Amino acid sequence: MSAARRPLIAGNWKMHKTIAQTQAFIADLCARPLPLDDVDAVLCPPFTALAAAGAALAGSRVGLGAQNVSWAEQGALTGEIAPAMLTECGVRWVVIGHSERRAMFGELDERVKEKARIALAHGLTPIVAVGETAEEHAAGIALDKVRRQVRAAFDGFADDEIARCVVAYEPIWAIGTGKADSPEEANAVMGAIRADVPGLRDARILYGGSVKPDNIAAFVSQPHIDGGLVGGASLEPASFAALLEGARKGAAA
Ligand SMILES: O=C(CO)COP(=O)(O)O
Repeated sequence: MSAARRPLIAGNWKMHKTIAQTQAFIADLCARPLPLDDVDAVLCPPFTALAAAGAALAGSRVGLGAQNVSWAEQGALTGEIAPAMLTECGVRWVVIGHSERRAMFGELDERVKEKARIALAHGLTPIVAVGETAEEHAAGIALDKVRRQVRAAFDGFADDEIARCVVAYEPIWAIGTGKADSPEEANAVMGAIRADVPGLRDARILYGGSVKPDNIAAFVSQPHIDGGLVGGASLEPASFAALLEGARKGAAA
């Protein structure tokens, strides 16, 4: 595995935690021994907590991510957040195209692509989320769906731009259900995506969907799984620290 594919654990907090709760989490987490020589860690709090999180994480090796970004630099876009507003808070990563945004906020492939493009232009690392529904999974078309989403997200990108991105494969039926995909099946989909898009050869591909401290090592020990995009299990410092340790062990296995 290349150095570019160091294991990465990104905690997607979704609509959880106030500023005070975010500060308490970071103080607790950063007081723990963390395997940050071997694993990259990123926290993605809600927008309202990003500035405080950026201040609390200054000088730490734990990275800061956002859960969304606008496709535009600025303008009459009520409720949106521009990339420069994120970088000003110390944000270096951004989740783009999460299935919750696609399903509940009408986010289309074309927008996902525009967001990835503007994120890169601002030095943000896009974490582009893709994944199939339960129906698509049952119909045996998971790979078709995910391949289409990945191709659309990076349409027109040069290979070296794609290489600066992260893909998160999150089967929708596994999100928040406690029913994770099997590491072998997830690895097969992720390996197929990697083979399909040359720019992803040395990029990180994460698995997401009911990742927990007790299953992360099994995922990361697979050849095409470079870490996890984690919701529920990223919300407690002890659990997040255990995810990092599990990822370290899985990569070493
Ligand atoms: O959607 C997810 C991360 O983006 C996964 O959520 P859970 O880890 O809670 O299943």
